[in-house]
Amino acid sequence: MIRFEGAGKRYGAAVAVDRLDLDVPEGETCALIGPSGCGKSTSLRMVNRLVAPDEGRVLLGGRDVAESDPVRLRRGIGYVLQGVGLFPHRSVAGNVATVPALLGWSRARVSERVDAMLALVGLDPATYRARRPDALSGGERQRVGVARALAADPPVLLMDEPFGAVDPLARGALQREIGALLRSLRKTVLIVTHDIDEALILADRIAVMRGGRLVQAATPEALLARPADAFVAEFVGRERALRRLSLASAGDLAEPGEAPEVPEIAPDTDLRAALSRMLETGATRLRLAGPEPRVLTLEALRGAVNEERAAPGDGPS
Ligand SMILES: Nc1ncnc2c1ncn2[C@@H]1O[C@H](COP(=O)(O)OP(=O)(O)OP(=O)(O)O)[C@@H](O)[C@H]1O
Repeated sequence: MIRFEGAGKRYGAAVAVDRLDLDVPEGETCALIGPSGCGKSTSLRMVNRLVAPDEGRVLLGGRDVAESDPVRLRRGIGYVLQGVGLFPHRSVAGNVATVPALLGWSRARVSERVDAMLALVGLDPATYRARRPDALSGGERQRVGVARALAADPPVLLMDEPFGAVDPLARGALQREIGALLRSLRKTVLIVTHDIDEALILADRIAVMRGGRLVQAATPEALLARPADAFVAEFVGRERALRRLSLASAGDLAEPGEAPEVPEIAPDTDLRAALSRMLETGATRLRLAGPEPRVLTLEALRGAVNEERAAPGDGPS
């Protein structure tokens, strides 16, 4: 787990990060979000000691990072950067092999690991192993960046604007896929982004910062339902209702029932897409594909948007 305890950083008279208290429990993904210059990257860099806090401390697995050897510390942390930062003169395999090779793994073990990592991020090893980064699309480069960060199986991953260089059309699907992968691997992830939709897709918990301070840390659901103040409400956007719908699937909200005459959707369709389908077709009910007869109603969608029930994980940190 990652823990910020009153961690602060000043540059001259300017406060970049103001006594940040934040926990990222083991196996969870936390997104730091906020306007440009609010202290997101500075906070992230405190974790791997690229920045030393001048007050408070940052703990990793219960240990103050200031007491760890920086080289060993960084080898235990996967790092994914904006624009990926792949080594341009190394092949895809050479890039993914970086940390295992530094750790002195045998050639055979490294080679096996490279193939496994490429397959994990959805790239066929035989096709991609020998390619150079400049022969990849933005999305493929990003996948290689993730494969490289995961190669030595670090428990912690730091991601700084990881999808910034990916074409906006492909970005959502890639974010969903990588998010599911990180969840299945139970990595502890801290991700910096200024994109609320990215945070909603990837994070178990979102920490909104402003002027170096933490304004609110909450689950995506709680952040959209109950923003702490006008700044957070503005930041999460005016489309809050639609964003809340995009967090859940039709299967979560459907009720048993027969409706043979209405349009059919897959149970994993998100509720925002389901609403869109209702608006396009004029239907107020949709039938879910599958063996059980189930329907999703417009009424249920309304209820989901307006629901004010306290979500678990709400609170300041
Ligand atoms: N090395 C530095 N020297 C002086 N000031 C710095 C340094 N690094 C960051 N800052 C300042 O600290 C503040 C926080 O910067 P930081 O990079 O953490 O913000 P950010 O939220 O990540 O911004 P962005 O979204 O634009 O990347 C900014 O005002 C920035 O100018």
